[in-house]
Amino acid sequence: MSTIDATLQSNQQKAKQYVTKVYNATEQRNPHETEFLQAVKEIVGSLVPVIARHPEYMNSGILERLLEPEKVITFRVPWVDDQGKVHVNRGFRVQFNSALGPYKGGLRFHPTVNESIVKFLGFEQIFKNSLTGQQIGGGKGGSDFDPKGKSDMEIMRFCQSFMTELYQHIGPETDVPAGDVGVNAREIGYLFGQYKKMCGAFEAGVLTGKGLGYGGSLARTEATGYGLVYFVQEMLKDNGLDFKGKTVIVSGSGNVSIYAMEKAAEFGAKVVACSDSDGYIYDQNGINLDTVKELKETGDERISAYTEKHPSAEYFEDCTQIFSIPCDIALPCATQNEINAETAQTMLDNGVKAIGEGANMPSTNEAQDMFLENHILFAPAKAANAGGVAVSALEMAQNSGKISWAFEKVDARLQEIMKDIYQNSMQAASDYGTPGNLVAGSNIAGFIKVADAMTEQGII
Ligand SMILES: NC(=O)C1=CN([C@@H]2O[C@H](COP(=O)(O)OP(=O)(O)OC[C@H]3O[C@@H](n4cnc5c(N)ncnc54)[C@H](O)[C@@H]3O)[C@@H](O)[C@H]2O)C=CC1
Ligand SMILES: O=C(O)CCC(=O)C(=O)O
Repeated sequence: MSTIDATLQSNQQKAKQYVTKVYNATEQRNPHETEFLQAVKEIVGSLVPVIARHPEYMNSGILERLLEPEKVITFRVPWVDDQGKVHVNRGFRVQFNSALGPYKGGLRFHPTVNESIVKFLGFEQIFKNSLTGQQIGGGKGGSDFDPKGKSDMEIMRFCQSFMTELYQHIGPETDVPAGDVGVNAREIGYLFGQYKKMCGAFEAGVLTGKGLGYGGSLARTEATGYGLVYFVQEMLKDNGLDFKGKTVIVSGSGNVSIYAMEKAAEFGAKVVACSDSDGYIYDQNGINLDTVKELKETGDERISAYTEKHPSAEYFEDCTQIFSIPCDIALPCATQNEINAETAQTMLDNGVKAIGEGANMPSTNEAQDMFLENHILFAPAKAANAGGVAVSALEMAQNSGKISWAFEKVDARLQEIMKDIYQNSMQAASDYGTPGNLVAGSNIAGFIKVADAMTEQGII
């Protein structure tokens, strides 16, 4: 073995030991944070070749610092329902990393929200935001409040109570929340109104995903779903394929799913199934998106109601089974860990060709490994769903210039950003010895920018 080879091997071993040591310490420190540990394991596992080539990251404790949020805020959110009954929920904001800019990331209102969920989302957000090429750090927040079945006034009172505490921790140059599951334009409106009241100032750039009349950006609503399809289109094109004539399945029926279905259909695909947390619908004629929008965007209805308008469609209880339908392209856009090893095996047996993750961490690490081992085209969440936050950053730019861009301008920028993320992730994968592996490539490309900025800013 040459001296160079021996040095490389020794660096690789040291890097592996370092990553394992840091992961074990994280596990010990956060033993019950299953989702956070899952996200950490996936990311740090792919950083070994980077650390081996850049031992300076090890020496300056980059990973140790990156894995500990800069600040975690937990607070009580009391509110009164329409019957006068008092409820108390828990609010969170994890300000994970500000090396690249103000903390940026959505708020999730869902009964499953806890510190582990918010930390996994905030951690992933650091790398995703870095990949967009914009000046945004990583953060995430939310509450275990369940908006399902609540009246408009209850939602408003909850949002006001939530912001009454949160306002002092955020700001256009500090931390800029947006929507996520259970938080869409209506909730952002109530949150913004309360922020304005608490601060006594109209600071449009404090939240993104706002209504168009008071500082929102055209195309933000569509951005995550459209961006996902733009990214997958790049991946397909690189492999001599495209959406045209393909059978597509999209889980969920919320913001991301709806606009992923819209763009996939526009690109000539036939989307045959979507779901909500109760069950899924299968329409062999292709999902009628106007009906889904009517049920989910305008109304507050269950996806099962789709079959009332389209009797030829079928409804099945158990949303997890949506991926048992054979398809060419699967776009999981509902929630974390919706695809486990068993589901992945079914998809492989059914001949799936490509997967694009619209939701955050929809595949377990085991499922992800199975897709990679079987050479399925796989677009991981932090790259493929970055279009939403990218357009949020464009919304911040418009707010700071007090201008509004045309839909076409934002959409064109979104397409460029998604192409760049694809190219940069492919390049990083190839530079670090895993050509074609977008999981490793996006982790590495996202990491290097953050690690370099942290290094230049000193040990803080
Ligand atoms: N809204 C955004 O801009 C972004 C969202 N994401 C991620 O995309 C995913 C979906 O978010 P949104 O569409 O914004 O939320 P949303 O609140 O608009 O919709 C969520 C949808 O998923 C359904 N759902 C929940 N649990 C489910 C389950 N177990 N199986 C099937 N359906 C289920 C709900 O019924 C609802 O239709 C989340 O993982 C979120 O973190 C990622 C990037 C940006
Ligand atoms: O637009 C944003 O700031 C948040 C988007 C988000 O939460 C996500 O990318 O998961």
